[in-house]
Amino acid sequence: MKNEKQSFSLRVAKVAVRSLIEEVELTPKPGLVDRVNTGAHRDLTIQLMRTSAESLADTFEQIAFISYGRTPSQSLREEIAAIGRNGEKRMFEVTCGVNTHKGAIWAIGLLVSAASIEKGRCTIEQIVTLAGEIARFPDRYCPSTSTNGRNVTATYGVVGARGEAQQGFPHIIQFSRPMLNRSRENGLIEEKARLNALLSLIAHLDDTCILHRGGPEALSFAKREAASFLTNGNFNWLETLDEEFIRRNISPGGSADLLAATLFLDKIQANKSVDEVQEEYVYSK
Ligand SMILES: CC(C)(COP(=O)(O)OP(=O)(O)OC[C@H]1O[C@@H](n2cnc3c(N)ncnc32)[C@H](O[C@H]2O[C@H](COP(=O)(O)OP(=O)(O)OP(=O)(O)O)[C@@H](O)[C@H]2O)[C@@H]1O)[C@@H](O)C(=O)NCCC(=O)NCCS
Ligand SMILES: Nc1ncnc2[nH]cnc12
Repeated sequence: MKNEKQSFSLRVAKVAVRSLIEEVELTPKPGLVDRVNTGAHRDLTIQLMRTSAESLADTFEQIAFISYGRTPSQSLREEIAAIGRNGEKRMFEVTCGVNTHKGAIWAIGLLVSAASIEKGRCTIEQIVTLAGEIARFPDRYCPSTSTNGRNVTATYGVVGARGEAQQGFPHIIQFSRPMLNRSRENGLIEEKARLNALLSLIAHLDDTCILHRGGPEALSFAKREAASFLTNGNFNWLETLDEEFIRRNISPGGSADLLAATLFLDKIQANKSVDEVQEEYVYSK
């Protein structure tokens, strides 16, 4: 018989993995891997993304378990960083070295920890605030190797994945979550509500994945096109946008991660059981 802490950790980890899988299944996403194509990626497939997501269940479960009922502290930060880095290692093993979910392990890992600190009895606002608090403790064991994100944040002065978390996920609170809720209230089907949420992120986020591939010009183009989609609301146009992003080698990977994080928070807030989460939404084939 599992105790409350074990059951909660298992449930949260399943919700996290489910959110990653629902993000990749969402179609059509400009420049990203989805059910129709691999976007602006030559080394990714949808199957690889699913396998990567499933390989992270243990990582999220361990983060939830170790965080349960604790308070944010330097030692908690370091414990979950060690688990997160092992998760990254596992991800690179199952993907043979391809970066599928590094940004998502970071963002959702912190949100899992925050939700577990509160034993799931809290609002989304409390979760992102706590996650920001954890992320602001210095990561003393972080290797100083160069990363695409580090190079880009140094070159262009953007805050990247680290800053987004440390500030308490402002793009989720200001854009994707309100857009998801508003779209649902306006009667859009779930798939379209999620596409709107994704495009609201692309329209505003300084995505280091886009910047490192195409610089500020690519980032401005992506933001402008996403904003115009949100104004015209023509979902058929997303396929054209996908072709254009692929042609320009634009991949909004950071926005994809934050969409998965938005879906995670949405499910946690609704306090769904694992079975409900698994059955609630199946994408149309
Ligand atoms: C803090 C870390 C995330 C490390 O950050 P850093 O910036 O140093 O590292 P990156 O390796 O660049 O990874 C950051 C990834 O975050 C996503 N992202 C980008 N912009 C934002 C943003 N503004 N807000 C939120 N998230 C953002 C993005 O992930 C997606 O893109 C990935 C593909 O990226 P890349 O490898 O660059 O892809 P390609 O262009 O295809 O590469 P090339 O082949 O051309 O080289 C994909 O994975 C998406 O997920 C960024 O990539 C964090 O990792 C860290 O410090 N972890 C330590 C452990 C820890 O403390 N954990 C605690 C909680 S578990
Ligand atoms: N669907 C997706 N396609 C490409 N990169 C991603 N990173 C996270 N989700 C992604």
